[in-house]
Amino acid sequence: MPAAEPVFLFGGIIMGKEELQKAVREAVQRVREKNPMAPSITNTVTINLVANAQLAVGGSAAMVYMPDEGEAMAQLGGAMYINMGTQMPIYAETLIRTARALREEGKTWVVDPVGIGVGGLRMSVLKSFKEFKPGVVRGNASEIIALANLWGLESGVKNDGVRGVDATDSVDEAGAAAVSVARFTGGAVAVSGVRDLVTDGKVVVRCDGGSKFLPMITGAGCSLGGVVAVYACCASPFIAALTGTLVYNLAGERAEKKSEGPGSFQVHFLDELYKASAEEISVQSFSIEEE
Ligand SMILES: Nc1ncnc2c1ncn2[C@@H]1O[C@H](COP(=O)(O)OP(=O)(O)OP(=O)(O)O)[C@@H](O)[C@H]1O
Ligand SMILES: Cc1ncsc1CCO
Ligand SMILES: [Mg+2]
Repeated sequence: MPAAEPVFLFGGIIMGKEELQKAVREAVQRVREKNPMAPSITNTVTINLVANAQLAVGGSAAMVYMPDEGEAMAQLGGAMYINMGTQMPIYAETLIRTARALREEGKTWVVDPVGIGVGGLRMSVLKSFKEFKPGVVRGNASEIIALANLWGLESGVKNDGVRGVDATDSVDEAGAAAVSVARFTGGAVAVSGVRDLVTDGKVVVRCDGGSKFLPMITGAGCSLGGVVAVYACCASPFIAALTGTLVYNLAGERAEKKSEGPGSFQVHFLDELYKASAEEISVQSFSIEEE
């Protein structure tokens, strides 16, 4: 007998894989219909790829740096993206004021805690984000573990030392941290790697695909965060995190087949983000595990 399809409670409704796929299709379609704006405060290394990926999936981008502009965008945008990659003195004010405004507006926001562990400003800002509860935390395994540790949540791993921007832990090692962060925020966590993990703290979804070239272009993870923010304009944090992860895995697989290396891959990858249909994204490989 085939194993029964896992079902779980999502927002009070019992959902199985087919319902999740339907929600993913709707998120993709709504974004392409509405062209929602997901503003960003993001790092200076990968800002262009973030904006281009947001546009490729059907969203609209606006990048700001100043405190009053962050607050204005918190009001104007559907959902917002904060990426911690390159810190500057003004961010001490911009990031906190923006996160507070997002919380007050009841807007979903996505944070990528890039480079957690490096520097006093980054650490103090990330620590205060605990109060403002981001709807989605997106990062690589090491960043998710370090954030859970910084916020004093159960992670099962001690890794609060200084690290760079690349992961040194596996996605599996970050599973407990991801679940405890999602339970704390009441939102979702997406951990990227060879096999991605997306959780709302109740269920864990594992997503396959992608490309060996994705970790060879800087900003694959950063731009995924921006794309998740675009979907969060039209879907719940969990569906947005899942939809972004699925489209990245699909576009990565397809782009690799046409590429000779990371340079041509990046060009094909943006094309494949643009070309992927709602149906194709929803049937990209994923499996559901109950927590
Ligand atoms: N070895 C791999 N094989 C297939 N896909 C991968 C691999 N590593 C990462 N990915 C995919 O690449 C994307 C970005 O994940 P990654 O873990 O590289 O982010 P990151 O380290 O935060 O990147 P960056 O900080 O450079 O933006 C995700 O969609 C993930 O699924
Ligand atoms: C390389 C790098 N340094 C700071 S942010 C960033 C982009 C990848 O996270
Ligand atoms: Mg990253």
